[in-house]
Amino acid sequence: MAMDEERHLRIRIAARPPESRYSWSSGKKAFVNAWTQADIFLSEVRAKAKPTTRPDRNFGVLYIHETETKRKLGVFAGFSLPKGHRIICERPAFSCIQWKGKKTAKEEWLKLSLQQRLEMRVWFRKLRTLALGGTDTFTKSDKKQLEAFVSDYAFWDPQRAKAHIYRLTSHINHACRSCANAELWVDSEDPNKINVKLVRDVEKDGEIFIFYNKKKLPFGCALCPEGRTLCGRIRAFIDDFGARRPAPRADEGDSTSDDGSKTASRKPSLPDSSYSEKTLVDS
Ligand SMILES: C[S@@+](CC[C@H](N)C(=O)[O-])C[C@H]1O[C@@H](n2cnc3c(N)ncnc32)[C@H](O)[C@@H]1O
Repeated sequence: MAMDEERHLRIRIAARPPESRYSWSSGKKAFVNAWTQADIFLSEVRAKAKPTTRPDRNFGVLYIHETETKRKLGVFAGFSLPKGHRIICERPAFSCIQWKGKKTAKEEWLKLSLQQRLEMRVWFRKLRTLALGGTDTFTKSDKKQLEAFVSDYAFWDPQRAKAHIYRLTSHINHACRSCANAELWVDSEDPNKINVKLVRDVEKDGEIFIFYNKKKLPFGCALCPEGRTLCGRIRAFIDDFGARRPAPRADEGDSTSDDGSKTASRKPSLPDSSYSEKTLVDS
């Protein structure tokens, strides 16, 4: 059985995710346009370049898209997929050491070819403003930005020696252990190659979630109130409390009871609850 052959090693997200200073204020449309233009340019560059060794990551089945929530981008299923399906198998797009005493993100970034740096900027929104050029144009603030990006998007290898950024896996958002619909592992023989498998059925256009397995996260589960941080639970309680108070408005989904009186339909307390219904199909 594949499961027996492959030793499951838990991967910890290397990340304490600080919010980026950079926000993509011009919206989804601008993002999509920038993406398209850059992809056209990159496909021309790629056509001239040698083939890379990276196996592909299943962009035929998954896609990266706006979640329309605080989570920003996420990974979605392009088709209905069954539990047990391996959805990703990919090698790192970028690797570096990121310990308190030793951080090699800048060195590794400057070792990349111009084409690779360009690709990274296209794939990862948080790198869009990072300097492309050599050492002379790579400022202290670029270094800080790159290191913050690594903290936010990288996964440790099992020995915790290096932090790895994966083009697709690094875009997957967090849900608590019981809500996550996918899990990660690496093969002991090929520890840099990351695999992601579904642990629940996922509907077409459902978002993929993994459990980040990290003690201190500044956000909670995307799908349930139990997995939220204390702060998130307080906010959810206030939202819920607020949702009960306003007088019902006739044009806002009010329902009329048998005696003709109006009752406000209760707003969901979680802003993202539509995702939980859409993505988590009970297996
Ligand atoms: C590894 S990245 C995931 C991709 C990211 N959403 C993006 O837009 O590129 C981790 C970041 O996603 C966001 N994130 C992930 N899971 C989240 C959750 N359950 N709730 C809120 N934000 C989340 C946080 O900002 C976190 O720093």
